[in-house]
Amino acid sequence: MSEKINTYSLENVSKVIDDGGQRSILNNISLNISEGEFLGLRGKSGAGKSTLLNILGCIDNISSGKIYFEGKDISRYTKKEKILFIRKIGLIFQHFYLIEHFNVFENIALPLRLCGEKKAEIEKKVNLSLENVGLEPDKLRQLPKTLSGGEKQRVAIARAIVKSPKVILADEPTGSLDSENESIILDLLQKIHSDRQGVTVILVSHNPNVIEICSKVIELADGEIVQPFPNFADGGIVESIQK
Ligand SMILES: Nc1ncnc2c1ncn2[C@@H]1O[C@H](COP(=O)(O)OP(=O)(O)OP(=O)(O)O)[C@@H](O)[C@H]1O
Repeated sequence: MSEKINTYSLENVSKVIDDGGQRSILNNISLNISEGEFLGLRGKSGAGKSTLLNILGCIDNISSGKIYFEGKDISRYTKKEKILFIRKIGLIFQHFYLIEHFNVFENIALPLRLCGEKKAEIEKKVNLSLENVGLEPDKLRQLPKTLSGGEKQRVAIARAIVKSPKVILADEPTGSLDSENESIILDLLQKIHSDRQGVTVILVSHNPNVIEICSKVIELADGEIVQPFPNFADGGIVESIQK
């Protein structure tokens, strides 16, 4: 039987920044993230959650250690491999990061256009993504400034899933929303995870209500993984919360 390859495998990942002096913001992080996992990263403000998520998305780089994606060391990627990797990742942020002068259709279509997809294919996928996040087609020609916060985040999620990514990285996806929209977005993330077989979701939040939807949780404190519960899986690194 062939051994299952982890989506991510981190070995002693550290990040040091220079903000007037050398400061370690991630310290010897080692963990495995399996395909299809719904992983939460929690911890207080400044714990290093966003830094770790950005590293997983190749938005930020590491000072030392190794990161393997589907078994391959990402520091050894060729330019072409890096582009292919980026296509497998869908990003969702607290502040949506929609392009304000693009309408909803253009925002969702952007990742596909960057991949050089054909017009008819783009049209089909954008419509499907919009439907998947529960927005009506009449929203497609609207600019982001005419949408509510919850609708903006749904558009951002539609943009994140339009390429059928293998990994979704969500950084405080409900951090700018009221409790009603928070619950809509959390339901949506759960639905995306259960409908899309094999998709790995990694969600960062300091909010316990948000983290509750994850099936595994890692807590970070001062750039290190802390182990808040007595029973550990994965060599003592990853805490599994049985729901
Ligand atoms: N580029 C940078 N330059 C200077 N300091 C940075 C940089 N990136 C992160 N930091 C610092 O690293 C630490 C971890 O930041 P990070 O944003 O990862 O934490 P976090 O757990 O996501 O916090 P929050 O919940 O407030 O977003 C903080 O002290 C932050 O100020």
